[in-house]
Amino acid sequence: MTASLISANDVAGAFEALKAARPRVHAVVNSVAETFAANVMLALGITPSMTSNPEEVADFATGADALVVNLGTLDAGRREAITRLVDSAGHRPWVLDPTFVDRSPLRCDFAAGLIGRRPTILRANPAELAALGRGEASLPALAARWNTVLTVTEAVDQVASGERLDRVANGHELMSRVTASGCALGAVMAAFAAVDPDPHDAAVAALVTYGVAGEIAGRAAKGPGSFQAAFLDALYALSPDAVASGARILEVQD
Ligand SMILES: Nc1ncnc2c1ncn2[C@@H]1O[C@H](COP(=O)(O)OP(=O)(O)O)[C@@H](O)[C@H]1O
Ligand SMILES: Cc1ncsc1CCOP(=O)(O)O
Ligand SMILES: [Mg+2]
Repeated sequence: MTASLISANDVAGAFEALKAARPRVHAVVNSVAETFAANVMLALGITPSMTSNPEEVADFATGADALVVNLGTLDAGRREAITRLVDSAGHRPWVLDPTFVDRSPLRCDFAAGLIGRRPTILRANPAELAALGRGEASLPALAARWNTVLTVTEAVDQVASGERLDRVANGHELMSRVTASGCALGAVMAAFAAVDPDPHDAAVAALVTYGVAGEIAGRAAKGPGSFQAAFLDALYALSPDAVASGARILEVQD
């Protein structure tokens, strides 16, 4: 395993590229997260589309730069929409968020099938990863098995792919007290993957950007309600300098 190949300045560069490109992201996400994820994207200058109509998602994919699928409220329509969206991904990066696979074997099996379709980035929390990993706890081993950029989020986030393993310490504990923080992060990762040809770097840049905004919001907030508003404001006002100076990418030992 090598040390981090991405610097705070690289992350700020990716952030500038994101702001300049204003990518389009089509997201089939759970019904809880749709509004928050769209607002997070808009705050960053990303153009969101959120329809989950199976008959339309292929056309929306064609007009998008990146895609995200989230299993949080996996009704029959979303299941079909997700399948068709992934069928239509082509060269576009796509992010899989296997929300709550730890709660439902049916959902876990569906997610396993999607992992077989090789998501560009797989973002999960530790409980979801444990369910998907079926006993394998090593992040690099799972990233290699699934041939993806594997991201696990909690207080300190981890990104594994190939020979690389990065840890990102940015973030604020109030992020875990606002629903859909993880789902919206998946959409931000997709947007970074649209502008950065290296999906590992894109995942790290998304985590740093999101986490730095979370820290700024956390300093202003009184609790989850004001945090949500302050977080959108912080994403909107974020500068490349703030990203570069706030980045906390930890060195990983071999
Ligand atoms: N205790 C914490 N301290 C700092 N950041 C956190 C904490 N918990 C979650 N986050 C951040 O919140 C974001 C969403 O992650 P997480 O809450 O793990 O996802 P999910 O909602 O899918 O469980 C990530 O950017 C993560 O770094
Ligand atoms: C509460 C809830 N129930 C189904 S999806 C969902 C949102 C989960 O969002 P996140 O994984 O980002 O916390
Ligand atoms: Mg989640």
